[in-house]
Amino acid sequence: MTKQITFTLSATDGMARRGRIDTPRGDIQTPAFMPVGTLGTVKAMYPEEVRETGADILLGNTYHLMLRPGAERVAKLGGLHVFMDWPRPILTDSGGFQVMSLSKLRKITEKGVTFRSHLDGSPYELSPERSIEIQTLLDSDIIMQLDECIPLPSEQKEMERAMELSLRWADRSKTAFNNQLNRALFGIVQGGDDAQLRARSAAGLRSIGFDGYAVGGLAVGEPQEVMFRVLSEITPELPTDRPRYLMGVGKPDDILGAIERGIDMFDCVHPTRAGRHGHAYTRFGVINLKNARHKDDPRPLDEASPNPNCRRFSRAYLHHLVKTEEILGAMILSQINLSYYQELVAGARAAIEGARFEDFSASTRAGWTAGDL
Ligand SMILES: CO[C@@H]1O[C@H](CNc2nc3cc4c(=O)[nH]c(N)nc4cc3[nH]2)[C@H]2OC(C)(C)O[C@@H]12
Repeated sequence: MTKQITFTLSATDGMARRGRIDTPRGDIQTPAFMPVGTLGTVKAMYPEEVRETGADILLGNTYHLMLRPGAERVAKLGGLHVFMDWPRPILTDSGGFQVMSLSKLRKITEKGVTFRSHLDGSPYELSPERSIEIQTLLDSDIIMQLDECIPLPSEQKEMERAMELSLRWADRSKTAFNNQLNRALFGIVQGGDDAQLRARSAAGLRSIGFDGYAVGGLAVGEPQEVMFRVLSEITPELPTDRPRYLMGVGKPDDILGAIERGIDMFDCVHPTRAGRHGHAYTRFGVINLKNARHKDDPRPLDEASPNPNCRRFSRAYLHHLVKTEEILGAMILSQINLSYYQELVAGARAAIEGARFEDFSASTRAGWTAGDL
């Protein structure tokens, strides 16, 4: 019996990679950006609109979905794809990161993590085995091991402890996963900002063997140069024939720098969250539509954009929607920002194929003028 989820690397340009992940629910072109659909929805967008922005896959969250509506309930209703009417691939995070960033009274033991819901304080337990069970109940296509993500900077001893615990949990996750052929299981590299710890984590994960390798423990507030240094050190330690996923990243500049350093997959709440806060991503950079200087500006955001929403609405109208907190403002700007992110990674894919990624990066960055526009 062969694995139904496979990765094919089709071109490289320096460390940058162009590839494709084939899954039973559809192909994922890489480098890929995955919109975040935490509670079974990419906020303020219909699933078909998310697809139209160019997304091949979206992200769900074990922590949030186990609290509401509950994994067993989603399974009874046919799984997450049926529940949210998104027929394409879904990747789910394992819950560890969200427990640490959102829940209350959490306690980490060898067995797993116990915590109280941030919603009503009810008690929960998440172990490597239960996380795999929940992600399988959700019928997710790419599932993540349970791990412990610690803040940066942290003491060396603390980074080592969390990395070693995450490796033991990786082994238990792999056992609980039981080699399901129609689903992929990714390991998560930890180790803080220490090259040796990161290398030990990567080596440990490779000896267990995973369908893909995520770089965790980043995008936790560290400076960009720290993230880039860790990436430059760790991607050479990862298998070339498996996808690499940088969790929680990021802004366009972060994504270009991470692709340059060998990363294939990204997810971030930023484009949708920024959209709900009135910020529009364009090829000129970020436009803060809350700013009063837009109130009489009849120009569209970008009349040369391939996205009709960047051509049909004036800046004055978008400013009005944002100031009045009209729902349509969040809808339009979420769609505009996700479309920009997909244009960015589609451009990167074409540039890598044409061995011109460095020029693509430089010209993309040159288009972003500093500060508000
Ligand atoms: C920049 O956006 C804020 O920062 C978070 C994204 N940064 C991030 N780094 C991550 C690391 C890990 C990890 O090590 N392991 C597992 N399993 N999952 C992870 C998920 C992660 N996401 C967003 O998450 C919130 C919503 C808290 O704020 C956003």
